[in-house]
Amino acid sequence: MTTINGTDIDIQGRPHWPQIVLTGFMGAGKSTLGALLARHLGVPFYDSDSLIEAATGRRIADLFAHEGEARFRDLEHQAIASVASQPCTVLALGGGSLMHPGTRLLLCSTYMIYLEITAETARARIANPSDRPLARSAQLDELLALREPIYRSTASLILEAHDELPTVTLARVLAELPASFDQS
Ligand SMILES: Nc1ncnc2c1ncn2[C@@H]1O[C@H](COP(=O)(O)OP(=O)(O)O)[C@@H](O)[C@H]1O
Ligand SMILES: O=C(O)C1=C[C@@H](OP(=O)(O)O)[C@@H](O)[C@H](O)C1
Ligand SMILES: [Mg+2]
Repeated sequence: MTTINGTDIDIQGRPHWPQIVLTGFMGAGKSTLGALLARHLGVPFYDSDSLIEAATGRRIADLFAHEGEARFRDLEHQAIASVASQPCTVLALGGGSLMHPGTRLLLCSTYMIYLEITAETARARIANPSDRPLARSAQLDELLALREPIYRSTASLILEAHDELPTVTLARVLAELPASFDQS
């Protein structure tokens, strides 16, 4: 038995799964689904925003406001580097993480799931943008258009994630996971 990030996992008793990484735009459900998926699979869960907040002791909005986006991206890269490619774990990225070429490189051997939503769904889900400084921008459509090719080209699996309930999306993710993730 091995303990990773507070979760006991029997690595010897199961296949050597690659890290599962959730990508996509703000509001796609990466953090919500990542936690549900990790719990379902019985493996540790990491969220890049939570890792940054734990490492700095500061909120994401505060870092954007006082340090700027470039510094935030450096911290994000470091946070992801600290857990990148750990087998038998689930990692939810921030919506802008993959715009950093070094971060893309760190994650190139993972199983990456792109949760695809429209800017309209993002707007509807981000009712309170105070925690997401970039969601305040009127240019959400342009930002999504800029990032979409990166999400698409790095993905191992692309799933539309417009369901009303995260549990419905979870069931669809589980149905699409390759047989190599089978726990039996
Ligand atoms: N089908 C769904 N899947 C995931 N999250 C959903 C879904 N429907 C609504 N949500 C909600 O959308 C919001 C954003 O989810 P979150 O997991 O924080 O997204 P992300 O981490 O991709 O920005 C949350 O309030 C979540 O409860
Ligand atoms: O898209 C982005 O650039 C960001 C997405 C956020 O994470 P979520 O995608 O989990 O909302 C968070 O990292 C930060 O506000 C910046
Ligand atoms: Mg998130």
